[in-house]
Amino acid sequence: MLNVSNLRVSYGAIEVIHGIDLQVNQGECVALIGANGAGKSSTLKAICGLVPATAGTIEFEGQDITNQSGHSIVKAGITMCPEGRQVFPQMTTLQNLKMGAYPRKDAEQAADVEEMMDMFPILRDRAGQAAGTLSGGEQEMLAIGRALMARPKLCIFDEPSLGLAPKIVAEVGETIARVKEMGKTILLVEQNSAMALRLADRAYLFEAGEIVLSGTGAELQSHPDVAKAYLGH
Ligand SMILES: Nc1ncnc2c1ncn2[C@@H]1O[C@H](COP(=O)(O)OP(=O)(O)OP(=O)(O)O)[C@@H](O)[C@H]1O
Repeated sequence: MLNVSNLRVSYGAIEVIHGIDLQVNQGECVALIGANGAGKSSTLKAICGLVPATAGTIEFEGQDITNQSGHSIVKAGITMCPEGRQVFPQMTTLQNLKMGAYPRKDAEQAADVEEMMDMFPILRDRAGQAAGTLSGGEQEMLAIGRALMARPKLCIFDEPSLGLAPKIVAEVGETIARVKEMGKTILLVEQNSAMALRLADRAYLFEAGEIVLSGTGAELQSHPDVAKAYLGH
């Protein structure tokens, strides 16, 4: 479904992604793991058209989307759920959800809002409440629900567990598992490698702008380098 080939990304004169290859197949949950600054976010941004690729190609469903506008990449079916949640704090939960469907028709929107509220009942309880007053975990669910309102083919989650208490991290993990059960294809970036590898069918390990290891979630979980450096055992 997504095919990234020999991707390079630079900020000014400094190259931070040095020619990586990765694939995401339909229905898979694929995780990108690695330390701070290893290049995971830059890779996501290049896929979403938020930073230019200086070399290489990004194909989505056979179509070349390299360096296309963010708008046309969303239209192609890729939606990013950004790091730090970034809900609109003054708007209500319901208004935030509807923003995700923009610019689709009202009838469809209403049905999709219902679906999201069935999936995340807490959002129904908080429907009229300003999103900024929701807890961190609730805001993450809202951000995920809002991303799904665009009916994406590929959902990209950037650090969904960042800054959340351990109990809430577990809830976010369950939420992502549910999104996967919906049949969505997922690309997940996480510093919480343990959670990411439990959820992922396959994963890629980034180090200093390169992919140094790839395999199934289970393979990476039991790989000695990963266990020692990223899982703390
Ligand atoms: N806007 C920017 N301008 C210059 N350098 C940047 C910019 N954004 C990221 N970098 C650099 O690019 C490299 C890769 O960063 P990136 O954010 O992609 O890593 P990451 O693995 O996602 O880490 P994190 O988990 O901290 O987001 C780092 O050396 C970082 O300092």
